Amino acid sequence: MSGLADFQNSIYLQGLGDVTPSLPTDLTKLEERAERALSAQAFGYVAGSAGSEATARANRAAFDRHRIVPRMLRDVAERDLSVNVFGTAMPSPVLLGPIGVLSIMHPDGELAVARAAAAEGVPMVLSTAASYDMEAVAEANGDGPRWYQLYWPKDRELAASFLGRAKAAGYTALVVTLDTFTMAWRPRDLDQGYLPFLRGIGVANYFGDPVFQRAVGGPVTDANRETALLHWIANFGNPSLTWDDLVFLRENWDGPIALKGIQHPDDARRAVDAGMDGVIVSNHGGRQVDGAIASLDALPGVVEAVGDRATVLFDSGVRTGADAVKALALGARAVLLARPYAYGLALGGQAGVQHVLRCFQAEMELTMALAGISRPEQIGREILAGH
Ligand SMILES: Cc1cc2nc3c(=O)[nH]c(=O)nc-3n(C[C@H](O)[C@H](O)[C@H](O)COP(=O)(O)O)c2cc1C
Ligand SMILES: O=C(O)C(=O)c1ccccc1
Repeated sequence: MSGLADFQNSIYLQGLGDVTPSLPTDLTKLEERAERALSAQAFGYVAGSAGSEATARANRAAFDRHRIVPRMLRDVAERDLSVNVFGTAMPSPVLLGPIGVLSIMHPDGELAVARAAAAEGVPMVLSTAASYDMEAVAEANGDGPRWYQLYWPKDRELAASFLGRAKAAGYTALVVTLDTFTMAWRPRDLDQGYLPFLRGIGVANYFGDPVFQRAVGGPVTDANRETALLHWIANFGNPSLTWDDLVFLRENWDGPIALKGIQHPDDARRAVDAGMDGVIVSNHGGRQVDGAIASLDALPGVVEAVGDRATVLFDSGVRTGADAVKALALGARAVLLARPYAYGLALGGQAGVQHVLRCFQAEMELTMALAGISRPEQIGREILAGH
């Protein structure tokens, strides 16, 4: 046994002493709990998606359409969910996806997430838009595995500075998010007039950067705060990037690189042709293009286009261990868990994130075992009904 499912036994044993989990073990229930605990603005920012939120709903509906077929008598006594992606060993095919501005969920924000991830041995992908800078998060993460997510700023020198800092702080793989060079139309935030960055949240990596500081006339103080925010807005994303620009990434990062936000098989092919090590099939949790294809529905086409030339990871709509099994069945190598751990953070800080990781991985292991699978490599489309 891998031990991931031991969490299940520990919950029942605690129950003998009338102790029950303080957070729901059905991770789909976390959102409504978080809504009660958070301000309307913070909750709206995290739970909200683009437009009418049709894509966010489609992400979930796609998981519901796929069904796992249980299998019997397959000796699944010895289970091992561990995988290695980009040289990073992980206890199961799950990573904590990049989420910016986590201090709106909990004062310790990404620091608490980094501690939880390290305690569970699960890799975290740190956002450029984090509320704490990447050096502080690396320190909180200690020996834990960590990757860095780049929001590719217009200023090349700033981009290079971010990559150099990330490398120096021990982030081993690079995730470059392409789908959010500009914020989409997000009615929940518009209706509340709420954008965390304009309130100085999620800009730590920028304001602390030497290249950024040079551009705004020195360290950010009350005197140049407005200049700094305007510079942030002007530099956050670059809508004029093209495939030719990927050369820059290779020149400035000598580790593995995955492009996040890929939905079209042709884009996946171009990523591989450009020498990228992987793609992350993601529609940003429905936060960017309302009316877009469900990310899970985009997955098989990308997997087919990429073949064994690169690694395909997946996110958008993953809520339970069973969801992870479905994404793996459709060809993902691992999944990125996102909103559920943000809600765990809001509800319980570091312990809340660990609760989410333990529930998620235990459920993944039990679901796999009951479907006759003892290792992630054995999962294929055939475990799904009507494959
Ligand atoms: C509040 C919030 C902030 C996010 N910030 C980032 C970010 O900084 N960088 C990034 O690549 N993706 C970011 N994402 C997208 C997630 O990495 C992921 O793609 C998405 O949340 C998946 O959808 P799901 O959480 O509904 O499963 C963010 C998502 C949320 C909800
Ligand atoms: O909110 C988001 O979805 C997000 O990824 C983001 C983070 C920082 C700046 C802009 C968008």
